[in-house]
Amino acid sequence: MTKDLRQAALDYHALPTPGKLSVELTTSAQTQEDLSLAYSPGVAEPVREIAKDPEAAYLYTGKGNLVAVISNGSAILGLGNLGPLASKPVMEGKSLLFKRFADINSVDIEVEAPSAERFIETVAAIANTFGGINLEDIKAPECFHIEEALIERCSVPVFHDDQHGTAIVTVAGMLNALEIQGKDIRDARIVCLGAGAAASACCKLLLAAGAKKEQITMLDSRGVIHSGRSDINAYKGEWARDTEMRTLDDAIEGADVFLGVSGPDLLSAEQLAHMADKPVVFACSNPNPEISPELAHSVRDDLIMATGRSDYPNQVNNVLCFPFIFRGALDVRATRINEDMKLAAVEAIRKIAREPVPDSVRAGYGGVEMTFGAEYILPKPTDPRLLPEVASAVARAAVDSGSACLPYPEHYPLKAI
Ligand SMILES: NC(=O)C1=CN([C@@H]2O[C@H](COP(=O)(O)OP(=O)(O)OC[C@H]3O[C@@H](n4cnc5c(N)ncnc54)[C@H](OP(=O)(O)O)[C@@H]3O)[C@@H](O)[C@H]2O)C=CC1
Ligand SMILES: CC(=O)C(=O)O
Ligand SMILES: [Mg+2]
Repeated sequence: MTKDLRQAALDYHALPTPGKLSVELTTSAQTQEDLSLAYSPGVAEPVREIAKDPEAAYLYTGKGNLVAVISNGSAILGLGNLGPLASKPVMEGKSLLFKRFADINSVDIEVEAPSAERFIETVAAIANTFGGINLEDIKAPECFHIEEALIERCSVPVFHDDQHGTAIVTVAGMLNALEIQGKDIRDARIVCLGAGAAASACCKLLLAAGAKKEQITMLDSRGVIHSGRSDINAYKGEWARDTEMRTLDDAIEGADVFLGVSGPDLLSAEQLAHMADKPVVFACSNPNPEISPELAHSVRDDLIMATGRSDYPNQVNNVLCFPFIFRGALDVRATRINEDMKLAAVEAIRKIAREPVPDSVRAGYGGVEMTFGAEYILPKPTDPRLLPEVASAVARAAVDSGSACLPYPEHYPLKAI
């Protein structure tokens, strides 16, 4: 990061007031009468209603439009396990994105928990305060057990964004990128560098989209995950291949796709040069990708290159998903975010990239031309169509798959914000 960008980022977070969020009132609190309704004695009435029927919380409190972003800080972006407090700027950032893109109120919660069980207990104990729980930046393998346990224990949707938000956007972008390159996902040889939260979910959803398991080679920090390894857990074991390949050098030879969800600068120019014709490179590690776009483009002129960052073309980042999938889920009061809802989000996001881009989006990105192609495989997060189209698709899938407690909303499609 340049010195200028570093200082600008620190100033952005410090000024005009520290942090990125504040709380606002939604009702009048000026007069004696207001106070007697907002607080004692009036507040007792909704209390009694909710005690009789917990569903009344959706009528008398902000629960239905409130999502908690919760982390233990164990895998903050690609920066590693820096602890809960250090994760706060990222979690505030996710809350900012919920509000900005989907008008969902959101608070960040950073949990000091000495074990996965303590983390689960803490989140389960507070979950009912919220309409949904977005788990963030929790490392593998604990993240899998934590999410599974919380989905079982909570009556509101629990979604580990680094798994499923990332997978949804990755698959949407991958289907578009492969199509532009004239390749079929069913034939694509895929190398996934990283074997954690994002990697596992991305590869599972790639399979659901048509990829072949025997064509996916996954690597962790010790190399290729193969059937001869005795040092891997059951989650990694799902991806073990019977193969002689051991290193990224071996795996990358002739590969059509490189998916990086690992760490910075792990794919070299030489390795990229050994990929198949017309490769697709998603170097998604944040803030620094597995290979920089500058280096990648200096080696190959036939590739589609994407990163997780906002400052290059083709941002593959879960911001394109989590605000909108939660909007749809909250509006039909889905109890879970299921596979149908995820696949509906993939299709909705993917489709928007093929349509003409509104001028308002181009204006926010320096007026550059954006047409479906190698430099534009996914919509920008500021695209006003994401909210109505993704939320509608997700809400419809929730209703049709039986995950919704409410019917498809009469006020849909939503207006862009
Ligand atoms: N663009 C986006 O939307 C998103 C990007 N990401 C990025 O993906 C990365 C991983 O995040 P997440 O899955 O949540 O984290 P996890 O901690 O769950 O997983 C990290 C994985 O990266 C592997 N890894 C680390 N160093 C290397 C290396 N030198 N070679 C190969 N593999 C390595 C680890 O290997 P081992 O198992 O051996 O420790 C582990 O499997 C981060 O950089 C993050 O920023 C994540 C979510 C969304
Ligand atoms: C984008 C994101 O969630 C991550 O890099 O962890
Ligand atoms: Mg994350």
